[in-house]
Amino acid sequence: MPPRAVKRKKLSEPESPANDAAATTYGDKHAAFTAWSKERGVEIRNAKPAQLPGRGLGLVTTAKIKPGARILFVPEKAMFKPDKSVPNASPQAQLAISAMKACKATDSGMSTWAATWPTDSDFEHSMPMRWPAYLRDLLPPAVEQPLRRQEEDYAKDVEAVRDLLAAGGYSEDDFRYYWSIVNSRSFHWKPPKGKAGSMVMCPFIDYINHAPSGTTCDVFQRANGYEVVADRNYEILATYGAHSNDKLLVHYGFVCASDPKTPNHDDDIRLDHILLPALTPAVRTQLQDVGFLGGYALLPATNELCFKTQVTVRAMLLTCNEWEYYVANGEDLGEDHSGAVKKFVEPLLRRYWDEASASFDCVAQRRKQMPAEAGELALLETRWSQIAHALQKLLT
Ligand SMILES: C[S@@+](CC[C@H](N)C(=O)[O-])C[C@H]1O[C@@H](n2cnc3c(N)ncnc32)[C@H](O)[C@@H]1O
Repeated sequence: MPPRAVKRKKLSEPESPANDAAATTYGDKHAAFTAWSKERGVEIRNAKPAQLPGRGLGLVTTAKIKPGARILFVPEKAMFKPDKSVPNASPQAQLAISAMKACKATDSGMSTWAATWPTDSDFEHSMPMRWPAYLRDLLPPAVEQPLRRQEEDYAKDVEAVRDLLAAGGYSEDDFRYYWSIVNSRSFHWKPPKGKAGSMVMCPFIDYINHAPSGTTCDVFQRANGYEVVADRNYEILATYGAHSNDKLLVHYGFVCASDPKTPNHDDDIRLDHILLPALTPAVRTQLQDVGFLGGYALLPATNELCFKTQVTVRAMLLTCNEWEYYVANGEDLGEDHSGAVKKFVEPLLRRYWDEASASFDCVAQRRKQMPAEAGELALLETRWSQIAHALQKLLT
């Protein structure tokens, strides 16, 4: 039976420190923020925020937009920048502290913007770092490393700001909320003329949801601000980077759905936990020397093993000469060894497929039993299903 001791609230209950300030209705608060943004110089053309199933808020077009048309422009003067009052803290912690102070100060005007942000409860349900152990145990193995790094970064950030929080009467929960806001809605801004860059927040652009590289509109950093430009007629999406779904889950609390019509070239299915134990110590040393130890993946968009995996399995199978030729040229010397590579990885992939199918079944079962965790379990179900499908496709 899944543990039931921790009672968790449903998604989207309005209860964050920031959103308590929003006494307005849904439409009003977005209309108020749109007007607030325009007053600060943000240009908004034929776009508006909308509630989108499974994505929270997003930006949609209100008219046909021609390719090349400017949709948004956020000038530098409208950006929210850190006040750098904690010199030893990371850029993310500095921006989080500055946003927290500004949002808590009644006269800053930031509450109009903050009213449009997700709630702390949204983060509690979507971000694996906030999940209890019994849900984290269901995550794919590849999530472990980025999640651990994220937690280490957060722990360092809390330590760096601890005195400041105490002095200002802020709680660690307050800080964690704004740290999560900054984590999921900040940009890197590099001012022109060689001035130092910083992490900033950009009003209105932060409504835009992510989609894989090559499937979105373009975001340009201009000398005087950020510009969003259409490259076709569509719902407005930008890419947050060429991230795998494991990374998106850890850092943003969502995974991109699979769409056979537009394969996601950013995604990969990590294979380290099955491949590394199958390598001999000598091969591990050989790979370490050339920087090929770890980081193995199946690429679901092209249904192939990545180059690192090809190199690594060949290190187990080929002579030194043949292997070095493959590393240098990306093709086999003489005989094609792809069949032998496939034979080597097949039992490993089968074992991972068994694990993925069992995890999928377990998550699907729990989803029926644990309605309060429906959001988290739906994320896990999607990811395990993608892993199982990708493995199955390569195996058949
Ligand atoms: C910059 S915000 C975008 C606006 C956000 N949807 C909102 O409701 O305020 C980034 C967050 O949006 C959500 N998100 C972005 N792209 C998504 C996608 N393709 N699918 C599901 N959620 C997405 C994630 O929660 C992510 O952390």
